[in-house]
Amino acid sequence: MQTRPPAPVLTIDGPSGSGKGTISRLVAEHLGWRLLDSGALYRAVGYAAGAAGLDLSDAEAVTRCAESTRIHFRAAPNDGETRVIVNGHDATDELRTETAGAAASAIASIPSVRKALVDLQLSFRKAPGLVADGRDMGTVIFPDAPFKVFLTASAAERAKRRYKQLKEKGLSVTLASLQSEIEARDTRDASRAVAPLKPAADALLVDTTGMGIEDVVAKVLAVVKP
Ligand SMILES: Nc1ncnc2c1ncn2[C@@H]1O[C@H](COP(=O)(O)OP(=O)(O)OP(=O)(O)O)[C@@H](O)[C@H]1O
Ligand SMILES: Nc1ccn([C@H]2C[C@H](O)[C@@H](COP(=O)(O)O)O2)c(=O)n1
Repeated sequence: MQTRPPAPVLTIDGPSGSGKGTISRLVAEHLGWRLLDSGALYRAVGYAAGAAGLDLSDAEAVTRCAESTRIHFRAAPNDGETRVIVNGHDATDELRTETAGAAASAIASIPSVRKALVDLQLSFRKAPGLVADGRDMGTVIFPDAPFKVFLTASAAERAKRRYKQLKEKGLSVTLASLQSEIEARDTRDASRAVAPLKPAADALLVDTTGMGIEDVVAKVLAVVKP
């Protein structure tokens, strides 16, 4: 019996604030493909672990939490931000903070937590295709992906973007603290032993510093449809 080829995957990896989430969503919309925001999974586990009062360095407890946390994505009306439902609670706004990002980064360095999330990430790979956003999409989760991109931008540029993003949500943040939080998270994500943040050898590197969103989208789309 002829087996169907696996659905195509475009992986978009990169550090915090490089624009992965925004670019992935716009490219997935353009292609009509599914979208995996793998960072949201780690943020959801970090959030659930915090809500349960767990010590985020307690690998066993946090792994059990990763195995039992129920995470659902729900399209928002009028094309708004996809809602992330964690154990039945819409946690979307809490998950977008740098505090949630730091918690996610902390638990993401635990190998058994990463293992607990692999099957869920692989399950997103369905026809007609998948755009997968994260840190290790092109290196670990979808190494056979035919299309791979690694987005970067200077830490200052990424802090500026995150500052504008969070201010628009009405959060009180300072540019200086955001930049140091982003740099600390980058260091942890890139220096951990398991699935470190790094471009896949066959990924197209795109430095988005000074590039508009539309230009980045066009460059990434050209990888899939030259
Ligand atoms: N090329 C760009 N120029 C200016 N702003 C951008 C660009 N790309 C993304 N942004 C904006 O920067 C902010 C952060 O982008 P986004 O959340 O997509 O980054 P990210 O890499 O997914 O971050 P994280 O990994 O922390 O979730 C958003 O408000 C987004 O609209
Ligand atoms: N594939 C992934 C995605 C995310 N993480 C960790 C490391 C990040 O700092 C944190 C939050 O991710 P974001 O929402 O900012 O993309 O989660 C990871 O280790 N692997």
